[in-house]
Amino acid sequence: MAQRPIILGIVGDSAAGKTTLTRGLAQILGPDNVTIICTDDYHRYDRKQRAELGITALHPDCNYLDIIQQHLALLRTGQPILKPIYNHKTGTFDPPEYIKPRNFVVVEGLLGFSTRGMRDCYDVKAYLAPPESLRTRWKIRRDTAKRGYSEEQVLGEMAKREPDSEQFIRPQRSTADLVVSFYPGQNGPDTQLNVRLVLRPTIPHPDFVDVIERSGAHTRSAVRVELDRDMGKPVDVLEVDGHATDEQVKELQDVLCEEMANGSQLCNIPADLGKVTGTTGETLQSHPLAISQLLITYHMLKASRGVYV
Ligand SMILES: Nc1ncnc2c1ncn2[C@@H]1O[C@H](COP(=O)(O)OP(=O)(O)OP(=O)(O)O)[C@@H](O)[C@H]1O
Ligand SMILES: O=C(CO)[C@H](O)[C@H](O)COP(=O)(O)O
Repeated sequence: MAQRPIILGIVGDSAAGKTTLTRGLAQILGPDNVTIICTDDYHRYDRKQRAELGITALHPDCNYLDIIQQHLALLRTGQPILKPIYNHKTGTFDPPEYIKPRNFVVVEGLLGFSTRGMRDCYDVKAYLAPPESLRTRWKIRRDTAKRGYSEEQVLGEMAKREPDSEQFIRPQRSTADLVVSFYPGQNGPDTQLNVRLVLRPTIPHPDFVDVIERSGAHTRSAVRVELDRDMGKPVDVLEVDGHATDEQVKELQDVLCEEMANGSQLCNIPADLGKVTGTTGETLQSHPLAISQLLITYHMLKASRGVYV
């Protein structure tokens, strides 16, 4: 195990799926080994003040980015922080909390990759990029169920935020090691999403040669590795369709398990990994989500073995 905490950054727009992804990582690594920090806690203004000032939560001026950067640097060296708390139920701030980092720290939020100083603190950087239509459905569902908004309010707020999303959130995609995009298949339901995982050469990815060989015979295999371009740069892409079989998922898991020389958390994954809540509150199992969680955990474990330092 590394001498300092391993830090994963997960960035993406509101309701892009950061918390959902993080939940599974903690399941694999063991909740007692993981500290989760959401950078919404570093908003400079509460909900009422933002409305009065006409500023959105996505604007850098609406967040203490300098304090996030300071805290990241402290966490990276294993030191504690006194973290503010933004309460999404009330739209105001609660008293701060004392946090001592565990072996793995996940920092998720809107603007986590926006300065060089912040980016330098992460061992692994993931960006979540679902299509906007899907993110809108997710945001409406989540914000009406949990944050006290009506559907009209959510749509109005998203329209107001669009210029800031374009200017401040989406450009961060270019700095991520992995870009994770869940998307519905053609006419497919939201309950069976596919995932497209862009693997940038900024960190060493697992060797998917077996997967490539298998998918070579069937161009529409439910699990595929392809060469493509992202933001103009060449990348590898791992695609996992929502209808991938248990066996195909197991083959991918075996690749990750073997690369970690067995005996790792990746060889004994929790049976209910990849859990999501469906439209009517039912629990669904998503293979594409489980694979994304396994792959990101693989990178955290690799980093903890000092492979990248
Ligand atoms: N991979 C997924 N598959 C199915 N549904 C998902 C997935 N990821 C997210 N969702 C849905 O989208 C909603 C919002 O996701 P989540 O809370 O994870 O987003 P977030 O990026 O953490 O949001 P915020 O930054 O606004 O707190 C969830 O409540 C869930 O219903
Ligand atoms: O973009 C968001 C990330 O979660 C939130 O909308 C932002 O944090 C403000 O929260 P709220 O809408 O609960 O006041």
